[in-house]
Amino acid sequence: MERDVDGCMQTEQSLPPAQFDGQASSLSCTLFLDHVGEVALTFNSDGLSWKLVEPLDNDDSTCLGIKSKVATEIKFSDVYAVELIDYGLIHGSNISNARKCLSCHDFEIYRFTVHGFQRSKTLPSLRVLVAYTFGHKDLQTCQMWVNQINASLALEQGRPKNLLVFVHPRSGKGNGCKTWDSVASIFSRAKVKTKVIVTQKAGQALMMMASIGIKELISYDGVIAVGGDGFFNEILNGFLLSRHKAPYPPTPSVIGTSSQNNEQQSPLLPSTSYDSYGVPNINQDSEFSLPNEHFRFGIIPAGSTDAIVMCTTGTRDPITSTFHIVLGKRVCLDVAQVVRWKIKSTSKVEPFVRYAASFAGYGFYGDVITESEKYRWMGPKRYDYAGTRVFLKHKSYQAEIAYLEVKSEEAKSIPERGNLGGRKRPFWSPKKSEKVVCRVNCEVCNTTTPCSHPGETKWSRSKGSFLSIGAAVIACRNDRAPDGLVVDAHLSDGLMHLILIKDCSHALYLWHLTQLARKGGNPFDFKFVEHHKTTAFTFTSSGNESVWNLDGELFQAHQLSAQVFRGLVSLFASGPEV
Ligand SMILES: Nc1ncnc2c1ncn2[C@@H]1O[C@H](COP(=O)(O)OP(=O)(O)OP(=O)(O)O)[C@@H](O)[C@H]1O
Repeated sequence: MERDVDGCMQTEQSLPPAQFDGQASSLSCTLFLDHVGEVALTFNSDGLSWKLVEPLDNDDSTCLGIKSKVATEIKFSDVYAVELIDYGLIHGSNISNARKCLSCHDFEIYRFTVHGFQRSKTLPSLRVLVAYTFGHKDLQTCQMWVNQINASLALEQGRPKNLLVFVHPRSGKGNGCKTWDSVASIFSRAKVKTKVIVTQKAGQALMMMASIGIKELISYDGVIAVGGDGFFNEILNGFLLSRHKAPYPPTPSVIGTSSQNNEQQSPLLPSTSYDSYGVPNINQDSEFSLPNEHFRFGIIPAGSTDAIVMCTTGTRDPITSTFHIVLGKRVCLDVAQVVRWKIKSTSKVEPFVRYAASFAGYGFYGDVITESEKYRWMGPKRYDYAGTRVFLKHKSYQAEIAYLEVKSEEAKSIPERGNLGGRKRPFWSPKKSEKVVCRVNCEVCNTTTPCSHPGETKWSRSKGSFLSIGAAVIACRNDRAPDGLVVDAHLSDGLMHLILIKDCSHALYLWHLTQLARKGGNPFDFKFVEHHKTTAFTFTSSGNESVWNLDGELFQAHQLSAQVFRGLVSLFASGPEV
């Protein structure tokens, strides 16, 4: 190793960029780091590291009397761009306890900036932007660093190069375009091409996704929704409706009538075949295979609820979502296929398919969404207003549900909330069962089978008067329910959580809702609440008209069936760091 005239220590410098990756290869050079001072910058196989040429008295810097660690490295996996910038100012050190103040003054020099993300100090899932500007008197040296860093970034796997972006301008508080503008420069700096479509009306993104040709579709690495859950649902449906070829779930009439046994063995299902784990078999479209590892969906949150973003990135932040997209993260997501058989009791049977990525709800949930649509002008507050109005009405609905019961190892060892295996339960119990929450590298999602007892599936039934019926595909965390509707629901375990709220007093229902709204609450520990893990269910209303809520969108259905497809789509995300 020898020092060259410009202060660079080089080894194997003659290696071309692509080979500049071995443990033996390293490049070290003295540069000026903006606002820090003179540093020895080292190029390592996995990133850059630097240390002050004149070390500090201790590892901390002090700014306005507040101590903070001085950054000393960035991994290539967190870098999204490097840019050579013009000859210009490098600011002197603002580290107050630097031993000497050789580099305390501003001066002009050639510069390059390394752009990346770092974990926020306050929230583990949150990412913030960082930019390190280094300076050197020699332009060639700066250019060499830029080339080497670019060569390493090119080796990073799975990063998108071309994306289709849909922006909903009126989403949430009407900030869809502003939200996109706040992150668009990150995409261009990262050299990710984007085709941006700002929607003009509801349904436009669905139509465009449904009609896009295979050639154009495969030219994209994914599609991004800048909006809320409803907007993402629209894009997802446009994508799946024409490409996902799977038999329908069984109709309520196939499962049988209420006069049959309450717990019967699974009948022969003419429409869907299920494997021995209770998972529906998929008949794939040969043009675009599903699940597709490469093609991913991204959501940049701008909606009123943003539950899908909360559950997949752990926060509700456009920069964090952009981090997951430009760095090419990937997580699988279960999707529920909902087939409506009849709109009203008097309608003829006409199957109509919709997909839901987070939640399908009836009764209270359907009424809240119907009511809230009247107050869309209120923005996100409409849900609180509509929720209060619907709660005060305290309506219940006669309906019949049949569900495919799935027993899992976990379900056997841990009593379910609302399902204590025949044991007598107080009407409310403060004890909370241990639950496995879905997080980054989730073991439950990464296991190959959704349940441990193949063949142990049976159809069970529940008939009566319900305040609400909910099927959660994921935890559905949101501002109103910080733990989600189901704290231990997973992104891709192949299961839905069916939550049946039987008719009860107004006070008890309020108690249940209060538990949902509380972090660490026990919303299922009530006699009137049933919680079942399932892969498929059917529903028939006893009334004439009934409204469901699919991912926050209205869906009128008198009779429907639903089944979940494990990991049907991939998302630019890695799961919450909770
Ligand atoms: N340009 C548009 N004008 C009106 N509605 C639109 C437009 N583009 C899309 N939509 C529809 O608006 C509905 C709501 O959108 P979105 O989900 O983004 O907002 P939100 O309801 O405020 O948020 P959330 O679903 O998170 O509660 C979706 O069904 C979407 O299809």
